[in-house]
Amino acid sequence: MESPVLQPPVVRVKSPGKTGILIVNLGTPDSPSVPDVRKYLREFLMDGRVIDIPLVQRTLLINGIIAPFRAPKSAKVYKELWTENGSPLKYYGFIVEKELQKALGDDYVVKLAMRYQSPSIETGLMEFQRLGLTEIVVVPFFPQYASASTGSVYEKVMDIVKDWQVIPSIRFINRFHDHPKFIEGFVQLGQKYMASYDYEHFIFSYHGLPERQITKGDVTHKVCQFGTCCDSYHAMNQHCYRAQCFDTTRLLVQQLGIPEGKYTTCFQSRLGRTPWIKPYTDDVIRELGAKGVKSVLAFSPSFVADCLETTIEVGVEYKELFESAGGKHWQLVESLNDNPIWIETLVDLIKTA
Ligand SMILES: C=CC1=C(C)c2cc3[nH]c(cc4nc(cc5[nH]c(cc1n2)c(C)c5CCC(=O)O)C(CCC(=O)O)=C4C)c(C)c3C=C
Ligand SMILES: [Fe+2]
Ligand SMILES: [Fe+2]
Repeated sequence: MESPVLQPPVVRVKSPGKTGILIVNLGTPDSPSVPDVRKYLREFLMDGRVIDIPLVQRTLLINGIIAPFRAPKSAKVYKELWTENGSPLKYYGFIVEKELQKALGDDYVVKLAMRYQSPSIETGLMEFQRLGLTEIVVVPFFPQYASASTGSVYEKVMDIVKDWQVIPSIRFINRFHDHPKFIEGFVQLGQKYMASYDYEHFIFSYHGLPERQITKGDVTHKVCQFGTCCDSYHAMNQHCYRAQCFDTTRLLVQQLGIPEGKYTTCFQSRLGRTPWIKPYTDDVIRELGAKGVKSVLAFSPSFVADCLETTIEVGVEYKELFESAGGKHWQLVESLNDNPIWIETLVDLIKTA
């Protein structure tokens, strides 16, 4: 008699109860006062994934330059950014937390956390532990993967759970720059401005990174050479932040119908004297002014909420630079903030994670 073919039993043991969703943005000071901004910058910039130099040099830099000189300068700019609701990054974070909870329903518990300052990642994870949740999805609010942003959130989460008796099942969202709803969100915002003004040029300005962080992240050690290596996005450079940014622009201009030559991808917010990824946004603005370009619509698609880097740097400082270079009309496209399409993007990312 032929023996029956034994099939392994299909058993999928799901944790009882709800799934914890930890949404994580970068963080912001508790207030725009110099001591709070100093405390924030200290925690942020002491992160070895953000300023990736040896600990002794990093400590000297923070104590010798950042804390005494940068903090008072930054505090002035944070005062400009601050609204009656506080820092927009945190304000929109809490609205998204509430809206996402509503959209996901009772099978999920959504918590907002900040990588630096408050509410902390630790507080969010401890709440999941208290509720006995053993299925967690971590969603860093960074469309393009970088070690300094997404990577740092992963490291912090792992560092916290590593000593727990029961380490929960954790899924991480790695990146989502090409998610159709994320792209559609910025397309809709852009179209709103394009419907009422005929812009001569479009800028896609992303947060910058030191070039060495891109080189270190190149797993092949040969793809990212800062030539044309980021022009296409493929399996070999999928974690290259710069390639992901160029790919974001490619998807946006395709859907917005912006022709070749009428747009530029560039990188802002550089700090220090080491080379950062190019082209630099301020150089691009000066060149546009010199060419006689009079109107620009500026997107900031490495951020999902308005913050210092969008509202002030792109919305105010780059506007002034453009005008001093001869430009007449500069318009920032606001971020996704609490836009329903951003909530839909998150639901989709979480349900397919
Ligand atoms: C070495 C320095 C920095 C790296 C690397 C870096 C990467 C990086 N940052 C963001 C997102 C944000 N950064 C923001 C502010 C900010 N960033 C740096 C430095 C680096 N960032 C500084 C010093 C500051 C503080 C502001 C200042 O003093 O100029 C913000 C805004 C926060 C807010 O409160 O509004 C965001 C958001 C990403 C995504 C990233 C890597 C890709
Ligand atoms: Fe930054
Ligand atoms: Fe690259």
